[in-house]
Amino acid sequence: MTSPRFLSSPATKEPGVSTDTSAFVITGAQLPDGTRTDLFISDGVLVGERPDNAEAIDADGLIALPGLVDLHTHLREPGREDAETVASGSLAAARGGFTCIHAMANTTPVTDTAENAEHIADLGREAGHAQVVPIGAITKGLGGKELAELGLMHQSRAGVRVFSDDGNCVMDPGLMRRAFEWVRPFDGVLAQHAQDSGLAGPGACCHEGELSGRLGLAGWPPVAESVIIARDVQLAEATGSRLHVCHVTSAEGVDVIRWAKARGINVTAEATPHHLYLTTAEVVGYDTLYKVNPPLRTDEHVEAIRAALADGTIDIVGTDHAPHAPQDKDHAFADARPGMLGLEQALAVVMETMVHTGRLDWAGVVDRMSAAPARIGRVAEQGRPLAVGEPATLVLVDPARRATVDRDDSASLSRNNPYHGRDLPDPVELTMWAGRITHRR
Ligand SMILES: NC(=O)N[C@@H](CC(=O)O)C(=O)O
Ligand SMILES: [Zn+2]
Ligand SMILES: [Zn+2]
Repeated sequence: MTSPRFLSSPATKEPGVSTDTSAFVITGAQLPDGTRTDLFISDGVLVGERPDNAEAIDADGLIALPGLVDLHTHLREPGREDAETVASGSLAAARGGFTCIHAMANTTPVTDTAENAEHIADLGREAGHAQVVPIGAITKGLGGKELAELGLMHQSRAGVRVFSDDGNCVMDPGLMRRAFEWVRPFDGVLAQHAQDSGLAGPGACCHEGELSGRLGLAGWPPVAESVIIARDVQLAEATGSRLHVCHVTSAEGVDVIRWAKARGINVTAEATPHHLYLTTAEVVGYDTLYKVNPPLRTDEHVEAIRAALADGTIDIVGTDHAPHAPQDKDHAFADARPGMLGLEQALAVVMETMVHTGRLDWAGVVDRMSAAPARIGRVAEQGRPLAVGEPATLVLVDPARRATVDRDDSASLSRNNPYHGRDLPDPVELTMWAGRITHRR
């Protein structure tokens, strides 16, 4: 299957001829439930009848999914625009099939005020590649000492609902409890980076186990993750508030979440593409590309994460797209910045690890990568089914195409792509956000 064929593209029309680029007919697309259909689009919405002057898009052999939604993206603007800007990161998102990303708060300055949150949202709107939803910090400056302006960020034009100190774990349980109480009235959610630094030695930078001993690196034990999850689900229960657990990596963490859900606690959880696909085996060469927080784990943990994503204990895939400039990665393993790119290969990795292994069908992919993340972030116009009256926010996917990943074939300003040189699916043909094409191959 090659790229979709554009039977009449506005760019090829004669100058002066007015073209209605807000109307499209996507023919022969397969929906997530396996049925084949034509999709009619007019003024940003899926409509029931073929619109006039429509651009035709041949989707024979392609699958149409609702636009993907990422609840966990690091853009580096403001502060480190050399590594990523709102525009470059949101274009990388569109190339990955995403129509909405949530921008983490660990920028410089931190997104801990209404003004800063509005600024991120405005930059996203100006760039126009995807909906950029700012995440607000839980504590001022991510300092872990004093609550940020949670209510004001929510009341701002940015309408912040997701709060996170990601990069840092909120260690103070009293502060976490008060944050839960603050966000409950407006249905906010706290997204925790669950990693108890008290359980890791200084400079911890990989999985604690046989490997950390052999490499002479300080490690993070899985229990550093699960104790924070256990604490936070109980705080969520006690306050009647909502918890989201970022980047779960351990079988122990999954067990606690399973227990909490069985008890009816309002908790959701996330797995990253890299924790579904990569293991500690990558770390043996001390390549800092594979340094990430929380660390890559062993096969047994990877299996537990895949199983939990399949059975719904883990609700969503969040990319944790973490761009870094070379000068922040070119160090000894212990000193390099943690984090790796994720937006452009997220769907490919989920296909490889979850679809091709028979663990998720396409409806499952839609749930984990679109519907559920939109629901957790309460983003009303995203994650919607492809039905008449719904927004024309979608991605056309070629399920068969594969390619060798090239880190230079990217919209990101950073090159810390852990999939570089690997053979993976190459699915994204076209991304459309509210009736506008934001990416086409
Ligand atoms: N994942 C990472 O290793 N790094 C993230 C922070 C984070 O997600 O904890 C970053 O901002 O670079
Ligand atoms: Zn984190
Ligand atoms: Zn992160």
